[in-house]
Amino acid sequence: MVKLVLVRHGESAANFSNTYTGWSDVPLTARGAAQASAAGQLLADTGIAFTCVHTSVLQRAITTAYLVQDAIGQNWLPIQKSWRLNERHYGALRGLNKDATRTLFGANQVARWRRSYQAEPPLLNVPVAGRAYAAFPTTILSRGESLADASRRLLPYWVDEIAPRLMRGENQLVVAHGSTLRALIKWLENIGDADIDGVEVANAEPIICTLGPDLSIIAKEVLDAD
Ligand SMILES: O=C(O)[C@@H](CO)OP(=O)(O)O
Repeated sequence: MVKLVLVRHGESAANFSNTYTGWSDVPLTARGAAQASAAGQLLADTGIAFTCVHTSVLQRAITTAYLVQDAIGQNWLPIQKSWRLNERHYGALRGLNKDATRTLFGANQVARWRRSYQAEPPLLNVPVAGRAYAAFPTTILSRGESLADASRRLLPYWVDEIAPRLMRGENQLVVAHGSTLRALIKWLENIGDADIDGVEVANAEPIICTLGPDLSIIAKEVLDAD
């Protein structure tokens, strides 16, 4: 049966400093790179052969994808990068320390910003800029997103690029971010809006989903180095 493997990037510099990241393009820490390689080693032991790797346009996910591909001995595979797989855009929160925002705005507000489905962060005045996004009109780029917003721009990529390959029986590897993977899991497992706050995705722990012919999840296993 066909396999979909989801991997969140290893520890990033922003994870280390406990700051909101979103579309900030921060690198992996040395620990994060080691975690990515270790995740790849675990995945190598499963012997799953992929036909394509999907990742975002953010370096923490791209570097993780390269390290995983190396470790599984499949770095010849095509790798597709799309902003649709980017982390949820944290708007004006990005760069702020999460503990400091708890002190400023209260734990409940921070919990809503971080884990509710509908809550939008405070928005930036203008969308993100930079060469990675130059091909896209500013009207479709974010100034800040709820998880629901992130899901709406992620799912077209699932429908166009990932699901058709899985339907052909081709195993797919997706290396992305905490929130976009939570949104994808919500979609695949039909989790209600109110229940998504309980779903967490850890850094660099491959989630192996075995899918049925209609792409429903038949089995799910998390590979944890510890
Ligand atoms: O800062 C972020 O972009 C995300 C993921 O690292 O954090 P949180 O878990 O707070 O949504």
